[in-house]
Amino acid sequence: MANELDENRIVTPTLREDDNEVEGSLRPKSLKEYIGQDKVKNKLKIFIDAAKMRGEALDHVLLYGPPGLGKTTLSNIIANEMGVNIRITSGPAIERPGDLAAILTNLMENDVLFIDEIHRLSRSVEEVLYPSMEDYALDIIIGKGPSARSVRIELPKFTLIGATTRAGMLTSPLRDRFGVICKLDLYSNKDLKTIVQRSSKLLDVPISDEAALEIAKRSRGTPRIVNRLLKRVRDFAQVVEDGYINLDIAKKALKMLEVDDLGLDGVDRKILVSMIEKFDGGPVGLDTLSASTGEEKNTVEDVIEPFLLQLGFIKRTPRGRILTRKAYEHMGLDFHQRDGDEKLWDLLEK
Ligand SMILES: Nc1ncnc2c1ncn2[C@@H]1O[C@H](COP(=O)(O)OP(=O)(O)OP(=O)(O)O)[C@@H](O)[C@H]1O
Ligand SMILES: [Mg+2]
Repeated sequence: MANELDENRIVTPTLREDDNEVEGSLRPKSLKEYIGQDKVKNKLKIFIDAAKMRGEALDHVLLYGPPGLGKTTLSNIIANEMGVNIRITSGPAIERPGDLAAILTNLMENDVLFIDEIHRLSRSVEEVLYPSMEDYALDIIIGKGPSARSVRIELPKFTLIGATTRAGMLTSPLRDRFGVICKLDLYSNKDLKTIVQRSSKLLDVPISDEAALEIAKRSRGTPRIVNRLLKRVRDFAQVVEDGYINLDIAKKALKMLEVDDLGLDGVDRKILVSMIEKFDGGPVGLDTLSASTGEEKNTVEDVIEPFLLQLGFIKRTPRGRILTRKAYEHMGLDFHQRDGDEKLWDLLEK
C-alpha cells in the first residue's frame, strides 16, 4: 500500500489518484496489444489456446511482480481472451469465509475470479479456498454442536487469478495450487518507448521518437510511470508550445518535475545522500536507513530499493546495504575505496 508521502511522488510505481482518469483508457485489451513480457505472454497464450480447445477453464494463474507492471491489466486480458466474465476482488476485501463462498457460488462455468493482493487473505479464508481451487467444491458446516453436519456444495469450474507484489509472503500450500506461475519483470526502455508511442496515439498527443525514448528512460521500468510522465509532459507541451512533444520539451518538462535522467527523484537522492553523508556509503541496515531518512521501512524495501538495486546503485550484503561506485558517479561525487571494502564486496549477495 502506498503511504501519503509515496503518493506524492511523480515516480511512485503505486497507483496515484490522478492515474485513474487515463489508466482505464490506456489499458491494452488483448495479448497482442500488451507490450513486452514476451516470456509471460507466450506461456499464457499456449495455456489459453489449449484450454479453449478443450472447452475447459484455464488452470489457476499466479501473477507476481512490482506495482504498476500490468498484473491487473493481464488478468483482464486473460478473461477477454478466454471469452469469459471476470469478477474482481482483493485479499483484504474478503473478510470472512462466507464472503468467499458468496463470490464463488455466483461464478459461471469457466469464469475468472481475480484476487488482487492475494498475500493478504486471512488464514480462515485461505482454507476455504484450497478445496475450491482443487475440487471445485465448498465444504460448509451447518448447525452447531452435536447436530452440526458438513455439506458439500459443488462449484462451477473457474480460474483463479491471484496477483501479488510479494510472492514470498504467500503460504506454500496456496502457491502450490496455482498451475501457471508468471513473474513480471521491469520493462526495457525499448518496450517502454513502444508503450509511450501507443499511449500517445490513444491520447492523441503528437510526440517525436527521441522524446518517447527520453520519457521511457526515466520511467523506472514501469508502464504506470511512463503513462503518468507522458500525461504531465503533454500538459507542459500544451502550455508552453503548440502541444507537440519534441526532445527539448520532454527534457524541460521532466526537469521541472524533478525527475533526473535515470528516473530518480528527490526521495531517491535523499536516500543516496543519507547513505553517503551519515554512513559513509554503508553498510547500513534497512531499519537505520528508514529511520534516518524518515521513510517507512516498507516503502524503502518495496518501492525505493528495487529500482536502486536494478540500477546497480546499491548492493545488499548480510551486514546491510552499500553504495556502489556507479551511485557516487551519478551523484557527481568521488568514490573512495575504504578499508575493509574488499571484504565487504566478497560478501555481496549474488
Ligand atoms: N504490457 C503493457 N503494455 C501497455 N500498457 C501497459 C502494460 N502493462 C501495464 N500497462 C499500463 O500500465 C498501467 C498499470 O498497469 P496495472 O494496473 O495492470 O498494474 P498492476 O501490476 O496491476 O499494478 P498494482 O501492483 O499497483 O496493482 C495500466 O493502466 C496500463 O495502461
Ligand atoms: Mg493491479
